[in-house]
Amino acid sequence: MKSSRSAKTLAAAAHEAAVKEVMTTPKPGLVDAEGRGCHEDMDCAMFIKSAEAIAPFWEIQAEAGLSLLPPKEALAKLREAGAEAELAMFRATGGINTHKGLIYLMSLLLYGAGFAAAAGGGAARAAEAASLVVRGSVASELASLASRPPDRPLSNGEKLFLAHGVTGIRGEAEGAFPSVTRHGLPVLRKSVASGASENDAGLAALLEIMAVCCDSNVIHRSGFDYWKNIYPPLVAEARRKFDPLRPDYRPLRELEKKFLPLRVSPGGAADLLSCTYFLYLFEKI
Ligand SMILES: CC(C)(COP(=O)(O)OP(=O)(O)OC[C@H]1O[C@@H](n2cnc3c(N)ncnc32)[C@H](O[C@H]2O[C@H](COP(=O)(O)OP(=O)(O)OP(=O)(O)O)[C@@H](O)[C@H]2O)[C@@H]1O)[C@@H](O)C(=O)NCCC(=O)NCCS
Ligand SMILES: Nc1ncnc2[nH]cnc12
Repeated sequence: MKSSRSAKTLAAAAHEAAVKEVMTTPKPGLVDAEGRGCHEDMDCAMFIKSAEAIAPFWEIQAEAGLSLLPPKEALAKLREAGAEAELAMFRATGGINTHKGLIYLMSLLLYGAGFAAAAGGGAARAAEAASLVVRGSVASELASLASRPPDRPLSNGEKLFLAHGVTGIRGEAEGAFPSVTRHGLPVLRKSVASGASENDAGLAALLEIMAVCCDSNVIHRSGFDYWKNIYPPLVAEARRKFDPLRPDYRPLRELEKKFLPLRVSPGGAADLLSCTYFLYLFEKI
């Protein structure tokens, strides 16, 4: 009997997760159904267009896992399809970076979900299998940064690693997505089970992720000291005040008002919310 967790169904779940993320509203500093947050160059329609442009590449990533390709052999295949997805994204957005981080994260998670579907297991198994693809390669990739030739400029995340040892998206993936499996996903599951709407459960999950993830977008936009000392108590206050079961969005709107002057955008947390939605859908397939 054909597994209901086929490459097609996994790819469809990845696309649905990316759309759910951008539609979750109101997200502080981020693009959503109401507005642009701290982004002058992106809006909801662009994110939807970008998600549709990268969707055709999800199936190949899932297939690599479903075929139980060993992690290190899978890396080259995932990288190739990921690079093509990135090109498709930039074509669709006119060169704006909407989902570069998500392409990396979701490619790994789709491999992991395919592997878990074939070998047996749920969200935790999928995240663990995903992390094995990049385990070890992150350290060597970051170690080579200091000797990077001048014609290949460092990215925001790479600069932050050299300056502060921040591992950002790479550390999250290599660590088996702890902000998702230990924080975002349990909050999403519990909130929905208690009767919250999926949108409001997603907002609660986002705040939980913002409180724990090492978001290189926040750091490169507002500075390491702000991210270390000012950002955490602001997020904690919104987390304390926002109840997905009795949704009053004022704490989220007040947080966005504090973010706007500094262009603070938790884009990394937004990507991890997409990953949270994906694993939530994966468990229900
Ligand atoms: C591994 C790569 C994806 C790393 O790429 P790169 O080094 O170029 O990027 P970084 O600067 O390291 O940031 C990566 C993006 O990842 C998101 N992110 C940040 N922190 C985290 C975290 N802790 N956990 C998860 N994800 C995180 C974030 O991406 C989102 O935000 C971007 C949009 O926001 P914006 O502020 O507009 O971003 P910019 O355009 O950079 O800023 P402005 O100029 O506008 O101010 C968007 O990308 C969202 O997705 C970070 O930006 C990559 O190098 C890689 O290896 N790719 C290979 C191809 C591939 O994907 N292969 C498949 C898997 S092997
Ligand atoms: N909704 C969003 N707004 C801004 N940056 C993002 N990166 C991923 N999702 C995003």
